[in-house]
Amino acid sequence: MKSSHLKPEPIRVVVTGAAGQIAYSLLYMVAKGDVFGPNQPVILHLLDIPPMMPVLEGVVMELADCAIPLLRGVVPTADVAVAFKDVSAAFLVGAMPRKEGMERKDLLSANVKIFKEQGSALDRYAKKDVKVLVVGNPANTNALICSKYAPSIPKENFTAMTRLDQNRAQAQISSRLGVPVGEVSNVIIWGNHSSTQFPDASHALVNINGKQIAVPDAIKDDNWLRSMFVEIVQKRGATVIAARKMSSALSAAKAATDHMRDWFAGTAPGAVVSMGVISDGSYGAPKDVVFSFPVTIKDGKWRIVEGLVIDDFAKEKLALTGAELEEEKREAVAITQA
Ligand SMILES: NC(=O)c1ccc[n+]([C@@H]2O[C@H](COP(=O)([O-])OP(=O)(O)OC[C@H]3O[C@@H](n4cnc5c(N)ncnc54)[C@H](O)[C@@H]3O)[C@@H](O)[C@H]2O)c1
Ligand SMILES: O=C(O)C[C@H](O)C(=O)O
Repeated sequence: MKSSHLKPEPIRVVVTGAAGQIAYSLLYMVAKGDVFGPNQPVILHLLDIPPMMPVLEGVVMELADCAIPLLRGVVPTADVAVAFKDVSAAFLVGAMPRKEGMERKDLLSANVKIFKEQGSALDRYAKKDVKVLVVGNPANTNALICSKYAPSIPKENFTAMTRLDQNRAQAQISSRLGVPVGEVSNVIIWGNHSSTQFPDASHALVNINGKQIAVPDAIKDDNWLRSMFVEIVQKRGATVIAARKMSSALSAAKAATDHMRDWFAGTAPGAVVSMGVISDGSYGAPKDVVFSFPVTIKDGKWRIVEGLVIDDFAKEKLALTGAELEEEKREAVAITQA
């Protein structure tokens, strides 16, 4: 018997902005099993806007030419009713990227309406347990708006991507310590995927010669951890744009697969990852904004890690990024109600 006969039924996964840059890497990663595992076949729903349909056709051709056994179907479309029909996972990537000199929140007026429309479409057409990852910027506030327009889907199912920031932070620490990046874990990203985010290494761990050590003890330079490190991660997106003249795409796609894989498969014992999730006010964050917290995941459900000690420096940073999210929320609500 062929092994494909033993595999479960395919699940439907939508990627929006499917003719764009991030999707160009992401689609391959999802199709070959990086997210749902080597035994889970997928049917990819590809949503983009009508003028991009000829480009999308080219992407469909290339996916076919990859000859990926797990990929059981591709549905290219400009119709949200088709795109969101019966999907179990949604990567909401489609949105305008920022250009040099812009902040991500400058994209609110252009992008938030997309997430209002797609929230309503998810509400009507997706599975009620669909897991939604918003990548399009400003990701946290777009995720909040998307969830507000999908009242029949639990708000815990709407998340925003700060995994790229987490991966960037881990890469910086690995390079500073001269250890492989896989040895660094549990760096936390607090707050907004913006230049007010707080990358926090105070609870992070590094494996050196078989021993788990607290990152601050290994780095032995709190000043670097509180200044340069924070700034490098906060500004990394802008630094990539300045170099590439386009925003990060390969690393964004990789982070999106990390986020969704952990959400479906769970985190390993002791491992903590960061996700933008609906805030319950933990750690003094404002409630009812999508705020990045440290979480653990089991059985498809995330839980905010409780009881971490937050010093005055961190409290100040959390307050700043929380205030920005409240301001973005006010602006987004005004735009969607206009
Ligand atoms: N959260 C993160 O860490 C992170 C990282 C990188 C990029 N981003 C953001 O992701 C978004 C996409 O980036 P990109 O580089 O792929 O951009 P891109 O311009 O290459 O692609 C975006 C695609 O979205 C499509 N699109 C626009 N409106 C749409 C709609 N209503 N429905 C479906 N598709 C639509 C466009 O036609 C285009 O094909 C940007 O907002 C960018 O800022 C977020
Ligand atoms: O910085 C950007 O605008 C793109 C993305 O959000 C990133 O962090 O690279």
